[in-house]
Amino acid sequence: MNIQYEEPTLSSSYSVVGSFPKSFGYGLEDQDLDPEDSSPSTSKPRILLMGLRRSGKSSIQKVVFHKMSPNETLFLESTNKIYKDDISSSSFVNFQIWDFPGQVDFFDPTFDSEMIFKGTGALIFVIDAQDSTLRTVAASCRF
Ligand SMILES: Nc1nc2c(ncn2[C@@H]2O[C@H](COP(=O)(O)OP(=O)(O)OP(=O)(O)O)[C@@H](O)[C@H]2O)c(=O)[nH]1
Repeated sequence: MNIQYEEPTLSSSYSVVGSFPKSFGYGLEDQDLDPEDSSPSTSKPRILLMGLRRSGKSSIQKVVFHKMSPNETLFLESTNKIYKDDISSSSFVNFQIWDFPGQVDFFDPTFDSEMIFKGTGALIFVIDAQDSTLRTVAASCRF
């Protein structure tokens, strides 16, 4: 019997949790490598923004660090790969914010947890307080 395996298309992978293409930027990219030495230039302090889709990660990043008006965040597109932003307004303020796509699959073979979490100074997990599903879960956790 001839069994054929069909590669999932990009569009279908968006709808399935746990199936993300490599283009999400889970691994080390060329621009992360400093030509002067072989260690990643991303060794500056790093803050990770994680959380469910549409929880407000990119809005926080744009409003806090790019002076975007909160109203304008209504028109932000969904993040489809890790967005790395250098914040360096002075020698004292010099770090990176990594804005993750809404649903990260930590078990994806291309997810380089060593590279992502090593050297991370803080992880901010954003929760939408208006998410009714989360409210139900929180309520059921009360004793
Ligand atoms: N009501 C309300 N809406 C918000 C708030 N913050 C963000 N939003 C809206 O929520 C939507 C999603 O915001 P994003 O910042 O794109 O969310 P995200 O977590 O980056 O989403 P993904 O990129 O899909 O993971 C946008 O339409 C925002 O305008 C908030 O504090 N209150």
